Amino acid sequence: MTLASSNYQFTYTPHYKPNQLICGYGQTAVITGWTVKQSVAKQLNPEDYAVIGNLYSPTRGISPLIRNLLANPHVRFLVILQATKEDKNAGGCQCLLDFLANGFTKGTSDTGRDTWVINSTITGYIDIEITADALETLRQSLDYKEVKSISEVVNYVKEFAKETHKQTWGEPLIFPIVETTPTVLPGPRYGHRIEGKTIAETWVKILHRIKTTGTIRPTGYDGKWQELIDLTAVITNEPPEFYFPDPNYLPIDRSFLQEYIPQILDDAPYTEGVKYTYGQRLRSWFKRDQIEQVINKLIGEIDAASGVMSLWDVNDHDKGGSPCLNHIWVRVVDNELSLTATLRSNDMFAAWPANAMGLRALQQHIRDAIAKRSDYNLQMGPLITISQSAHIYDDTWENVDKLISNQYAKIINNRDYFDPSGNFLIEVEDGQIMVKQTTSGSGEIVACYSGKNPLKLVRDICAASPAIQPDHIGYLGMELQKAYQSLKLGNRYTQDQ
Ligand SMILES: O=c1ccn([C@H]2C[C@H](O)[C@@H](COP(=O)(O)O)O2)c(=O)[nH]1
Repeated sequence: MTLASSNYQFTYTPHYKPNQLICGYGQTAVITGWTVKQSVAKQLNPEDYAVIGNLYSPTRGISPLIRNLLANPHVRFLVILQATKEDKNAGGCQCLLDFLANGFTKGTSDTGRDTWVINSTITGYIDIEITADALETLRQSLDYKEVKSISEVVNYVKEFAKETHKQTWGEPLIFPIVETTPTVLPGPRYGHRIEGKTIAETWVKILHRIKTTGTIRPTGYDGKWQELIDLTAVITNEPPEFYFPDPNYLPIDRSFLQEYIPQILDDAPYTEGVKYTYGQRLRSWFKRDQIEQVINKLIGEIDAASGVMSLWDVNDHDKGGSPCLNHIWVRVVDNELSLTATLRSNDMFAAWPANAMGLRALQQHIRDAIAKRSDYNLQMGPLITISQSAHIYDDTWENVDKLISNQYAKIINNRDYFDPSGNFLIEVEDGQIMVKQTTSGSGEIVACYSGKNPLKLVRDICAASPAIQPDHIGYLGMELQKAYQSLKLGNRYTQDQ
């Protein structure tokens, strides 16, 4: 315990995520869940609370919170706020309440790591390096209240503050942290294209790409992330009912999705402490229903290149918590409706699958509305997301590694070898290697290359069609080398199909 001032108050010492916490001088920690912590802090007197902080995730957030509480034994009260839909979806605060009420058991995490598992229907972990005795002491030493609104927080914090100068429960306890460090392969930093049939398949490819070649750098949130800049994901065939793998390796399930889709499609009133909802930005923030605007725009001018919706308000620079999803474009080409979304910042492990599925639902909504109100019966085209900062936070690296080792090879082996850059027919003719490039559909010849030097041919082909898929070009190189050997030795060459 530290005495902060002549008023005999306490100083909270945040060991983990210090920049994410608002510290005061009292004995009550306020856990605001997904509610903006500043909107709670401004209603309280710093002398009455020890610390105010968010809790987003039951698997990632409870451990650092508990470590901080163990390091600050003067904290004797918790007020736990669950005010938003996100709290219900994520379950972090409920899981913390279950830890306090029901305790924990030794177990293994999804990734096979030894961990304390909270006795709850929601999966929640506490680092195994923290001793069971310390966790028990903490459980026995804290009084807590669950609340649903900011005004209830204020009442309980004031009530707890009346019981001033409760004894600390013991000496501060600090436990070691085990870090995992990834190895990074070289690769381009800006601009990446990843394609898959479904959101689930594309997600695994995205995580693999970031995990193998992303740059590791500090985040604004007291940790590190691995990041690629400008990552374009193209999802070609997500089915209307959405594809969830079995067993489901995605971080969301169908019931979560049902709760999430209205956050994109439906308007919502402004609520203190809730940052924004995408539906609110689209339907009413700019005093226009932008979803209706683009539906009407396209019905009037089906090939318009101005089907734009904006979620970014220039005033967003002035406050924190600005929307991650910024622009949405819808476009009709060849009777199919594609939707492209830009996200300034995207947590590709925890948030992208929900973002992508929500956007797909918006795409479907726009297609269906156009079909209902006009004669255009459009196909669903691809969904494209462009994530400026496509990142994975360090506290999920282990999960990502596990997922990649379980799923990536299967997905890659399952791919078809269709290359939109076409096919290549190789022959040896008149003392030359002859390569004909054909379209991948009807097989029409679109270009011819000839020569004796296989490396020069590969380079010419790549220069002309730089988007050829990497394994296709590898195959071409091997075939051209075989053709070259046949030419040199005077043997007959037949292309391996
Ligand atoms: O729909 C969303 C909302 C949030 N985030 C992630 C991106 C960042 O990791 C974090 C937001 O942090 P700031 O960029 O606002 O600091 O949440 C998403 O990926 N998608």
